[in-house]
Amino acid sequence: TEAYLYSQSSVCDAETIFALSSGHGRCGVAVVRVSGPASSMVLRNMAGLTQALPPRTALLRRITDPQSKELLDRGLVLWFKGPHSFTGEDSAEFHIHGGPAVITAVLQALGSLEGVRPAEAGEFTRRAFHAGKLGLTEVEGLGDLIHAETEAQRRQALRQMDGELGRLYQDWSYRLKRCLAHVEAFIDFSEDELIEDGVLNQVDSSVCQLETEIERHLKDERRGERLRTGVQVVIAGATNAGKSSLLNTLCQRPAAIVSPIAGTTRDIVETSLDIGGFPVLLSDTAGLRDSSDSVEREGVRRARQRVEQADLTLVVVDSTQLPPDPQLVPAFLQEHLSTVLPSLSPEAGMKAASDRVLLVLNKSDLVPEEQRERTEGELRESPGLPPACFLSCYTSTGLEDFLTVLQSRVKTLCGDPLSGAPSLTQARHRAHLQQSVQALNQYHQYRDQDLALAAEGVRLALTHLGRITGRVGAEEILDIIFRDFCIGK
Ligand SMILES: Nc1nc2c(ncn2[C@@H]2O[C@H](COP(=O)(O)OP(=O)(O)OP(=O)(O)O)[C@@H](O)[C@H]2O)c(=O)[nH]1
Ligand SMILES: [K+]
Ligand SMILES: [Mg+2]
Repeated sequence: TEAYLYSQSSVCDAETIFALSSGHGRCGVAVVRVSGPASSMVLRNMAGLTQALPPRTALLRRITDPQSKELLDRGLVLWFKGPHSFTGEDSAEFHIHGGPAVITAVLQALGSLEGVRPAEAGEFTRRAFHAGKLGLTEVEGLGDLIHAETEAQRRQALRQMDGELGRLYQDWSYRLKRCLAHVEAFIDFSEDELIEDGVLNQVDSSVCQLETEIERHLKDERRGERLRTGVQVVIAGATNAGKSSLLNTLCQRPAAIVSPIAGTTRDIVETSLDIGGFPVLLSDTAGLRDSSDSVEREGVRRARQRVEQADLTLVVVDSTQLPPDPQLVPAFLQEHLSTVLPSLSPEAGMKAASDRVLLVLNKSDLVPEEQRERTEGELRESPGLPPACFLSCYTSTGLEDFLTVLQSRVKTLCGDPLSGAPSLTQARHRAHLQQSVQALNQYHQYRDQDLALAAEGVRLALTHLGRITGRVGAEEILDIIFRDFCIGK
């Protein structure tokens, strides 16, 4: 009964919807989707299909205008009898030629049919949700899959769309429901001594076990969310260190202006990158120095702010400025970090700094090879510092090694989307899970004083879990989710 409370109200939508489901612009084949009770009428009127159709079979048909009978295109037609369709309703697909005029003609013809109208963004998926074909986390996974730009994002989204995350939350809900039933039974029957004493102890241990599991899931350092939205990597450092050159080298195009004038970059320049299958949002920032120029000062303020929010900061250092004596380099770099970016200095938290920072010793082409090698040796032996890589943005020497270090760092920040339990991917889920854990605290708090209040805690925890999977109060969330969906999905 509790399954998809909203299903009943909207599933009997009498309207039939249609939309272009493939991308816009000229293409070989375009797919137009139709869903709703009039789908078979559409096929009769536009593809001349009168007999009972074999479902899920592609038929090559003349596609005609239902009124004038003019030939619009020749294409493949598919029929899906509900409930065995994506939306759960009777549905049809037209695979037509992808020219703009063909698409327009077919869409216009569809719109001229009675009871058939263009779909809104995400409306097909919304119907699938209402028909119980997908839970909310699966819908979100589907949305992520459509937006996935890198391999790792695709893997994570696919896992979620396949229902792994939904099943995890559902399992927790199921166990909480049993706890609740036991507590309620205890309240109702314990006075008549019709229930064993051990019941509440069992509930205690189940609740504790659940809390542990939910907390472990929450303690993921935001890896899944980061993979979903991209790792924030910021390039920072003194003026003229070669920050903009590094951005351009990494994105392989002249995205930021490079010049020998100190203070060239003021605004933040952003690009997105695919680093070994993981999404990175890379920002170049203004060189850090005191300036009398108010515009530059604002640039520096923004740079520092960006560093505070970053998952990872690439601190670029002009390696011609390093002390010629390699032994002095580690101390110099420590000092440098604490002056340019005090919040990232090892003193501010050794562990934090080495996890959140990579040092890029740029312009290595200007440093004699022998000096560079000895410096590298010194740096290997100073564990207090974040990892440091020599690099030349001019010659690309050292780029491969640097990319390897960067990639492994990004990978750690995102986690492996295929291993272990499915990741927490959205702040929305996190908020409800945290509230769930809080509600379970209420259970412990009142367990010995007022069982009714304790039970209320369990009920509240259940409600929060239900909001994640869409079993409770889905409507408002659906509006937010589908705002990001494209038409035709
Ligand atoms: N020799 C050499 N010069 C470099 C290298 N990378 C950058 N440069 C030069 O260093 C100067 C500064 O480079 P930018 O990339 O503008 O430096 P920036 O850190 O962005 O400077 P601001 O934006 O002003 O803070 C330019 O003249 C670059 O051509 C390098 O690897 N080797
Ligand atoms: K510059
Ligand atoms: Mg710059």
